[in-house]
Amino acid sequence: MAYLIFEDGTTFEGEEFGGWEKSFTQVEEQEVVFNTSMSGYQEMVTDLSYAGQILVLTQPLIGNYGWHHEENEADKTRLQGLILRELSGGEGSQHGEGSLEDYCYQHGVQGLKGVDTRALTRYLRQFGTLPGVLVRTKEIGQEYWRNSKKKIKENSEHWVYRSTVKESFEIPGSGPLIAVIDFGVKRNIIRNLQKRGFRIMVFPARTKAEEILKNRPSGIVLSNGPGDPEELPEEIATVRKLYDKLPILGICLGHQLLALAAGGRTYKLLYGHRGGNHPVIDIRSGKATMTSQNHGYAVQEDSLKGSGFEVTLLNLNDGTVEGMEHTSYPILSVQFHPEGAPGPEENDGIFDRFKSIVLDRSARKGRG
Ligand SMILES: NC(=O)CC[C@H](N)C(=O)O
Repeated sequence: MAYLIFEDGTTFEGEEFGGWEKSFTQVEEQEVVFNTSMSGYQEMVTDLSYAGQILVLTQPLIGNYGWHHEENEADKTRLQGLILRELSGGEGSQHGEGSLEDYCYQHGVQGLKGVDTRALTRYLRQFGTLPGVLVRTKEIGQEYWRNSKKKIKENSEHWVYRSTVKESFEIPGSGPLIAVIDFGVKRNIIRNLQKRGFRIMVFPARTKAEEILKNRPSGIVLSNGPGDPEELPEEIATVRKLYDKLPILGICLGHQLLALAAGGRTYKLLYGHRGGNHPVIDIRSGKATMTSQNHGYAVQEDSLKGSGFEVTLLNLNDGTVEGMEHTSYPILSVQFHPEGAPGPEENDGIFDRFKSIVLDRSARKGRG
């Protein structure tokens, strides 16, 4: 038996799988969040936006189609724990190259299976995203919370810096150059840019605006990434410097950083949006689409007054901001994931819009 224990003593039990070695030397509290997608466990486990979190999957059977390396959203994971109802060995796929269990074991993700994930999700919906600890005995968990002074958060580096690439790199393409600032970028964002012919340079977080501009990109993509956007002052300052220079596309954390750079604010949602069926409406056309989402923070709508940004998309479940456009500069941003992975891809047209903005501008510059 192993346990997930919250500060109020609420305990969920299950059986351990994956990488538990670290539990011998350290117990760390991590945010517990849930995702309601019915498939796509591999994309979720390797999505670096989950860095520093324990992920609960509400779909009761997980692992059934195995592991296919090609589908990883990053070449690493920073997920700390994975909680599910029933773990399958992956026998549903003849072509699997491995299993979810093996991946978690090799990458130190603490798994807990056989858990009453319905009760756990109801608990999180009621009390919100809360920190929890994964432990081998109830005593260790109770002891942790008795002594916890929440030191970990103060001492450790933001998860963005533990997720981003170490050095910049280039992906060839025949089209204009796009600079991607990697806060934990998902591969499917890169694939979507590649599909549209762009040449791509990926820069680590903390790269200075001047350094990025030196490479003369024609547009900038601010990626998704983990953690609280307000705790990234360096990145907010960089975005502010890039702001009026080039076309920009912000996705999820990138969208939040754009709002903060323009003087807006973000706030923490009670339990976040994580799943594959979040309805979003385009205010101008009245058209609603289904989106893939994974975020715990959102942009405060009224904080955008006077920022130059206009809200263009809203969440139909709770009315939160899902997209903005700048009224003077060619900047687009979305809170959801137009690249899906996992989830619907019916919103990938935003990459086409970004491409036409970039091409248009390059053509005008060429003429001028
Ligand atoms: N997927 C993302 O980029 C997430 C953004 C941010 N870390 C949030 O939770 O809101």
